[in-house]
Amino acid sequence: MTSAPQIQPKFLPGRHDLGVVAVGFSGGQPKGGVEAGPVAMIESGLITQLEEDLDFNVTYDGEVHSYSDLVPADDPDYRGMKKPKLVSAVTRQVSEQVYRHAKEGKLVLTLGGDHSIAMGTISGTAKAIRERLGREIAVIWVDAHADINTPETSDSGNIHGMPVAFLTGLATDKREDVFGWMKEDHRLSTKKLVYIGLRDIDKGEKKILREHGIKAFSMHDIDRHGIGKVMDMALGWIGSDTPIHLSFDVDAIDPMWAPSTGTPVRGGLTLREGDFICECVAETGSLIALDLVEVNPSLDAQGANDTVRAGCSIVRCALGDTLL
Ligand SMILES: NC(=[NH2+])NCCC[C@H](N)C(=O)O
Ligand SMILES: [Mn+2]
Ligand SMILES: [Mn+2]
Repeated sequence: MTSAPQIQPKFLPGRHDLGVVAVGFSGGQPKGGVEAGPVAMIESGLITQLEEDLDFNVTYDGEVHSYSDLVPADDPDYRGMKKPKLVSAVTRQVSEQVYRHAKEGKLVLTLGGDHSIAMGTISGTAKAIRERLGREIAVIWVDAHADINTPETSDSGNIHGMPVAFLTGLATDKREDVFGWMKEDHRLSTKKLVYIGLRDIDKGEKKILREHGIKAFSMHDIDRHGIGKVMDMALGWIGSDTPIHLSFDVDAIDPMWAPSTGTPVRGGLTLREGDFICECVAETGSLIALDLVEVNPSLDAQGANDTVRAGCSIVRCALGDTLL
């Protein structure tokens, strides 16, 4: 008996090929411990479940990458960004890792790590899908935060609050060692970006969202319409013929179920709403990549187990586990 999903993937020739990248990286924010997120999820049996229960043919190098060889000798703040050279070098490498899997037609699962790593994952799939299918990807960003600060609008200087700005080209830099490696073919259109779960957006971010007409469903929208209607609207905006990269920050889930994360915000998604979002994306058959980030087992030690479980559940749901 198997519970393998009966989803017909639209953009993946290797129907059940899954590339896994484990990114043990915390340099996009100041709190230690988020580099241990991937180990915690893998040790709880996630990869085995994907192979045995969901019948995926998993390609995983068996390593949680720490990228310690990429630590620069000096890394002063630049345009207010903290650890700019380190985050740039790590995300560049993640981009290449993800690109290789996606170029071969695999679905790519990346376990983080803080959300700065999405600069690597999304740039990698955007480039690979352009080359492989001549198509632009859409991104569904599930998060309490918009992570669209530019270096200039950010109050914290933490790069995990900026990945979307660089990915959409709203922030750029000429310095090759500070995200200058990101080129046009790595980028994402602001028209193909949809947020779900927002509830803690900085002033400068609100302005960016408004000025660029970026589609966003906040917790308020979810309360008003219900998660079912919101998912219809979100997927309707993207359209049924577009490859989807789902980037899921575990802090989108309410701290009641996922407290062990660096920037928890109350009033979030229920565990079921989080899983439901993923199930709806799985049903489309358009999923080409998934990130699960910001699980930090060392914060709120009591809730670490719940947070890891929530993360694993999100991954399984996005890969079709709970669909009949
Ligand atoms: N990936 C995250 N958890 N991001 C939190 C970002 C918080 C805040 N907006 C900042 O720019 O610092
Ligand atoms: Mn967040
Ligand atoms: Mn985030």
